[in-house]
Amino acid sequence: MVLKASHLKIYNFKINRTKVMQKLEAIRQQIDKLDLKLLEIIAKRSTEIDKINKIKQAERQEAFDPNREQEILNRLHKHNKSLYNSAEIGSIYKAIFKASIMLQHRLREKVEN
Ligand SMILES: O=C(O)C(=O)C[C@]1(C(=O)O)C=C[C@@H](O)C=C1
Repeated sequence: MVLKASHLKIYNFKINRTKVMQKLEAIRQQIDKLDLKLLEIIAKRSTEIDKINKIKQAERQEAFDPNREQEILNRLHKHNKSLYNSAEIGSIYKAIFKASIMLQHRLREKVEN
């Protein structure tokens, strides 16, 4: 078989694709590791939420505290060095606050029942 320029082109294309896919896989492995670290931090945060919830429940305070949320967001925006902008960090944290409020409500139900 005669090796033509077009064959070489296809060969190079396949090699480059494989390299790109390997890079993608390596980056995804990094993300998987970071996700496990994040999950650990989220778990630690949830035990602090549990502690705060017990105090607030005893004090008959609501789970939702908008002033505290704003205070946290302001500090995070000030320190944010990531590629995510303030709005994007805000949306991540709003999801965390929402989950924290759901958690507090669920923990309160358990105590009441
Ligand atoms: O600091 C509190 O009072 C909390 O309940 C914790 C927390 C949070 O996740 O940081 C959760 C819900 C509130 O709206 C504000 C903050």
